[in-house]
Amino acid sequence: MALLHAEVDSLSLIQTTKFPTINVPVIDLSKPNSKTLINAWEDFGIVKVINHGVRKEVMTKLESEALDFFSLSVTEKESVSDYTSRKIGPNGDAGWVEHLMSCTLSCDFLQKFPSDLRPTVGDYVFSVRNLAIEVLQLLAEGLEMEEKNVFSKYLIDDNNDTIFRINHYPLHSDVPEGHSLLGFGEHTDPQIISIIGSNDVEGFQISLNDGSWGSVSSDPESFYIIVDDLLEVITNGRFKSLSHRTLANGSKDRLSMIYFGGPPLTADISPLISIMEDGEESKYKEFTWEEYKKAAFKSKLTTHRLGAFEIE
Ligand SMILES: O=C(O)CCC(=O)C(=O)O
Ligand SMILES: [Fe+2]
Repeated sequence: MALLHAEVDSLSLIQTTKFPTINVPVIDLSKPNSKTLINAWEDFGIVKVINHGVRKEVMTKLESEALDFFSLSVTEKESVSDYTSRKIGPNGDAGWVEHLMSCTLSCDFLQKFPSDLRPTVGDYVFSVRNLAIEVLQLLAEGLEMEEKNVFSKYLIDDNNDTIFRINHYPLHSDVPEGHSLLGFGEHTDPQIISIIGSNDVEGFQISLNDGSWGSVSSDPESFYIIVDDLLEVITNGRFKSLSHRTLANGSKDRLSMIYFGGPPLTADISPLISIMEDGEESKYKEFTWEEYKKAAFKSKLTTHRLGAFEIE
């Protein structure tokens, strides 16, 4: 193994040769099939979406503007209030990643992004939110819910607490052959669903039922939509929140753009009665999103955060 730079030494190195590539099920939103969505989320906690209605120009523009931003000097980047490097959350988690992050509709989020990016981020988040609503409506249809917006109402609400983040996994010249750096460690996302777009650089991995890791191909034309903690609760565990992580391979920089769909802070979260079978008991205590969010942000990335809210 090559002599490592001290910086690489302090980050987790992962051997990259042994991961299988997962065939993530695809839904084509020009002919949506709710059964495919349900099966994908039941089996893998992830689905790939094509013909999603988000314009290619907006996706490519954001990708190129974001890469321009991340190529600025550290001083210039650090002058942006929502820019963070190497730190993930407030509890000491670190990774080979830098990011821009802001809440979206419930705050003046555009002001927190660098001014050059604001128009494109605005267009992107507007379209991706519509996509989130459409997919959650498809879920309601597939589960034969009476109310079309039973899941999407949280994101339709003007006070929704959604976050938008752009992650950049920079190049690193000292990563030994056959290895990657841990860019973003194992975790689940606390919200309802996350919609992940990326450039054509791989690195995103999902935890499989046997606890091993599988790689997800990068596809800059499509989105991956994953099950987050709240959707697990709302469906009483029918869908499990997806444990995932991202590796930075050091030779090509990955960029990902993620919409984390969250409900209003005051929303009461509990399993939907209409989804439970006769006699089925709730597996989770009731909580508000604000309570859960506070607990989630106090914990380490890898903590099984729903554990504290499960009924024994
Ligand atoms: O950047 C990625 O590939 C995924 C990162 C992630 O999981 C997150 O930001 O929550
Ligand atoms: Fe995540």
